[in-house]
Amino acid sequence: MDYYILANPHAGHGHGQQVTDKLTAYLTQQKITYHLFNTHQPLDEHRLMTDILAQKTNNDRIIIIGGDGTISLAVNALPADQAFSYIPAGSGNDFARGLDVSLQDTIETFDNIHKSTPQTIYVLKYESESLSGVATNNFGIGLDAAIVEAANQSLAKGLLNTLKLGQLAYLASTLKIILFKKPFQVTVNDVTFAKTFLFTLTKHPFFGGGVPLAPDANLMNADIHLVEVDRFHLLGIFALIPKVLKAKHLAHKHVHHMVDQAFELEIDSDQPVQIDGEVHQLKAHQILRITTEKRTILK
Ligand SMILES: Nc1ncnc2c1ncn2[C@@H]1O[C@H](COP(=O)(O)OP(=O)(O)OP(=O)(O)O)[C@@H](O)[C@H]1O
Repeated sequence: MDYYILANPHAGHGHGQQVTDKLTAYLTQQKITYHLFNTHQPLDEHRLMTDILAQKTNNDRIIIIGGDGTISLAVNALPADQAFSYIPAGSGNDFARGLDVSLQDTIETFDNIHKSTPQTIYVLKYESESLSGVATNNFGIGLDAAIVEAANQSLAKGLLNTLKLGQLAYLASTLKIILFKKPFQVTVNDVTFAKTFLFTLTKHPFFGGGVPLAPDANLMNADIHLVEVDRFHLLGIFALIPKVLKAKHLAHKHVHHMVDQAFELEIDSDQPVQIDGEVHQLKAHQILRITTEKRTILK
């Protein structure tokens, strides 16, 4: 049994390289055969996964090393019947938190993978006229998508990143969106929310680097958790933030939490959506269906 490793050395500001070095040194020491496929540029994951699938036999295993973006791209390139393992090396690592794998100990994570048996997890599957795929983290419409979009587009970002102030650009755009983002209407499984501010679907609890948005969500079952927050007065929204951080927000009167195994929804205005941190656009009145897809993991 060989290991085929797809690694993003740039994940976590270079942590991907450190994790890969640590793992490959250990595999060499343990006399375990591996084949390393490093990404060399953004969106290399699909090409590398295709190469891996062409070379591996049924006895071989796949390990993905990287952050939330890497795991999302890699899983989208992997047919649903192929098992995979994951060693986190990103900054946010929400999927790893959801899977409950160690964020620190690469060797312990590998040892667990090496002796594990296949388990089924459920990831989000989304389909609309213009968007389709699976999401390993979350599918968000509105606030979170606008924040990611604004942070990516921020003219200041390049300069601020050079000055190592990227966090500041992110904070500034977040504040601007919280102050000015207009609400939208969404109808989901026959329920209408007239003034939606945040609308996120997830299969595991975490969002934005460990924020417990849907504390009871679990990758091991087919339940999808929807968390909707209304646009209400600004002081209330700011007061809600510490409640979200402490996972005490779901009882709030402007927060709605629905759990179902399938959602069908429609929005009344074009909105940015974020799918595992990548921004896309969802057109008004396009039907979006969210279900789950079974995947096999060794962890
Ligand atoms: N060699 C590379 N150089 C630059 N970007 C890369 C490279 N390989 C992959 N990428 C891109 O990096 C992004 C994924 O980064 P990833 O999300 O895994 O790390 P992160 O942002 O540090 O972690 P997290 O999302 O957990 O905070 C993807 O868009 C991917 O295509």
